[in-house]
Amino acid sequence: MNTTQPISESDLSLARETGFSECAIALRRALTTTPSGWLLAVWFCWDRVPTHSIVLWLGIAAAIWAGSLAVLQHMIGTGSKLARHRRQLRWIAGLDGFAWGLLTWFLMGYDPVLDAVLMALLCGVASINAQVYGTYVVAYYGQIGILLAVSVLGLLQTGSQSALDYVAGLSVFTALTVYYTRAISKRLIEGIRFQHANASLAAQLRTALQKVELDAATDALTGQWNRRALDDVLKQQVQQHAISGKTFSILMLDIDFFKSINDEFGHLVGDDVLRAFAQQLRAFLRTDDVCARFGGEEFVVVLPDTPLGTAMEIGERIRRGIAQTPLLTKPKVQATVSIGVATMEQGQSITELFAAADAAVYLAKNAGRNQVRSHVPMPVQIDAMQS
Ligand SMILES: Nc1nc2c(ncn2[C@@H]2O[C@H](COP(=O)(O)OP(=O)(O)OP(=O)(O)O)[C@@H](O)[C@H]2O)c(=O)[nH]1
Repeated sequence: MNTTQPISESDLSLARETGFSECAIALRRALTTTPSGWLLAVWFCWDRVPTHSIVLWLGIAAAIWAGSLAVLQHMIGTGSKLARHRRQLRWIAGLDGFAWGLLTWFLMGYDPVLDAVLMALLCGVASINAQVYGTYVVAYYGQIGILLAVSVLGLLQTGSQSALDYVAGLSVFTALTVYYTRAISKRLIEGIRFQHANASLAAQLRTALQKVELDAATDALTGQWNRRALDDVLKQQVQQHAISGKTFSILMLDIDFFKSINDEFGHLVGDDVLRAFAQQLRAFLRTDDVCARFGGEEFVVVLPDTPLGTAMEIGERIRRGIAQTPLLTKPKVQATVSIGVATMEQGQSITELFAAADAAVYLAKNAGRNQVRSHVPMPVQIDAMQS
């Protein structure tokens, strides 16, 4: 891991927040195993320490434990506010350290062997908690400080010969655990920070990839799908047609006399006309219909689940709408469109479908333009529908 890279303040605070949440969850897990530590202490002390001392210590420890667990449960339950709960967590850590520190007051000074065993138990608690508080080390410093202070006072009040040795041993041990926990915690926070940085980088890459994919499928001038996207849509439609038997139709639309628009108003206005045409066209379509610029002043519309008759009606609606509304008002540009309609037949290829639509456009142009024609003769002539 490259530790020379500077950690930005926002990344660092996000990592610390995550570290705090992880610590709260680890602490809850640790607290649920705490009673097994008490059992160990009670087992060692039984018959060696007066019962009332054991009961008193257990009572204090259990009360602190139950309160801590309840507060922690509440904190984790309201997870989104975890960052606001730092002070509570420090209190829990401190009180836990206090309860374990009290062990020296109530259970030590009765038997040298027992004292050594209990001392080892306290060192065990300090080292287990070094892991629990790894991602929120400030609370650990507080806990160890209180545990040490209470234990030292407890040991001194026992008046036992070995008390000073125990004080020295516990002090050295807790100082070492604090020292190493600090370094480990720094690494853990750094690791979390890298996780966040990687996740945000991955999200940025996903967004960039989606944009590239969209750009690759979109016609830059009109914002409609381009020919490549159209090919994909048609392949899907052909697959669905083969599976479900549902037919689909395409409209091929060719703006009439577009060259003269370019000649009269210039290419830039010609571009505006293409954009306006695409917009008007989209307004006639359903959300499932796919509109693509086929090239130049030609567009293709894919009408899923649409038989020829319905496709002819939709084509006619578009033709009439375009003829009635100017595409541009300044300068005023009015245009018409010739539309060829083709429907997917069983066993037909996409190339054959396009050829049929193209042939239908040719028929419409030959019939004087501003017409809708199909690749097969319709039982009801579309001319009769035209107003
Ligand atoms: N402004 C502009 N013009 C384009 C674009 N793509 C193609 N054209 C022009 O569209 C015109 C198409 O002309 P033609 O194929 O002769 O067809 P038309 O004038 O529409 O005549 P008919 O289709 O027979 O009614 C050409 O002048 C092309 O230069 C474009 O992206 N922008």
